[in-house]
Amino acid sequence: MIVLSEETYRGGVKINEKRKENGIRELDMHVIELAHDDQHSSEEDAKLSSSNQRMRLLGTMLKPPKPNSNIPVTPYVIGLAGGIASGKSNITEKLKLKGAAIVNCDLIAHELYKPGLPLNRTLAETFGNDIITATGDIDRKKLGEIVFSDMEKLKKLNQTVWPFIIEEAQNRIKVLGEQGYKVVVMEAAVMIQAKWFQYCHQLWAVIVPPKEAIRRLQERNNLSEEEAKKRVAAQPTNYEQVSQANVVFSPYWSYEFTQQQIDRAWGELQKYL
Ligand SMILES: CC(C)(COP(=O)(O)OP(=O)(O)OC[C@H]1O[C@@H](n2cnc3c(N)ncnc32)[C@H](O)[C@@H]1O)[C@@H](O)C(=O)NCCC(=O)NCCS
Ligand SMILES: Nc1ncnc2c1ncn2[C@@H]1O[C@H](COP(=O)(O)OP(=O)(O)OP(=O)(O)O)[C@@H](O)[C@H]1O
Repeated sequence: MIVLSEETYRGGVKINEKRKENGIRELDMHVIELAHDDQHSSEEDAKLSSSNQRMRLLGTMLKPPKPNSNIPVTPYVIGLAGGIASGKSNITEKLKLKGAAIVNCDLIAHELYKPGLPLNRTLAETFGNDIITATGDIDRKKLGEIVFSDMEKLKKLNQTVWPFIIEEAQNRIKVLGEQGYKVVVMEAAVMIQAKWFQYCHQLWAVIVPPKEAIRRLQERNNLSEEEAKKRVAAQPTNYEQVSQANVVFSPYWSYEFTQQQIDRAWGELQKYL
């Protein structure tokens, strides 16, 4: 006898077809109905499934935070990590509506690259004057092509730029605290690699399957599949992100479902403020 679920029934039929072809006796098939999940949402499977259980953990406290003596008690700093095109910006926008202040480390880097600032000169000396545009700005598209094609060059860029970014981020967090913000979200794609979570009270991570990140990146940045793959490969894996995080979001489904994850996380956060 072979025991099957409704979903594997067709596989059972195929097995019996092969057995018949090979002159072996067909197996009796016993089919078990799928247990129905009465509470499933429109995003989830109608059957009782481990995927549904995992989806319900999104936005919940997976790992309670430990006190962090590296930073002041206030403001409460949340590090928002997540790979390229995972949906961090959309999540920070939603957290802003909840009352959080945002420090965006991508934008800090862009500001530190402006003409006349020390990093502008240092990067031109390191990567060549070709990365400087007619207006004196850093041509980030060109620099991106260089560093995402050569891990050694990316490492060099990171070593040069990261100390400036984190110093500026911490200054901004301090000022926002003085302005009365209770919660500051520090959004940084490189949070895990740079270990900037040591400057946060909690780490929240945003993940989508790598294939989806590649698709979104091609669409949003008009990149070839090969270029998008290189950029996704330069990110920590989802496993690395999840194993470090206190809370995990996945903006893989509808914007409403992402909102539900944020509502849950924001609700639980109130206990720690
Ligand atoms: C490589 C650069 C020139 C590309 O500029 P561009 O304007 O095209 O992209 P932008 O800065 O908006 O970043 C977009 C995304 O690229 C990914 N990314 C950026 N820097 C890195 C990096 N060092 N390692 C891995 N991924 C990165 C992130 O997912 C980021 O959100 C620029 O990202 C850069 O200078 N990076 C080094 C500084 C850095 O680490 N910045 C990120 C701080 S969070
Ligand atoms: N819940 C969602 N459902 C569908 N698409 C989404 C969702 N959230 C974000 N996206 C799409 O994914 C793309 C990437 O989102 P976003 O720009 O917020 O990512 P990011 O993590 O901030 O990217 P980067 O690290 O490159 O700055 C966007 O083009 C957006 O349209």
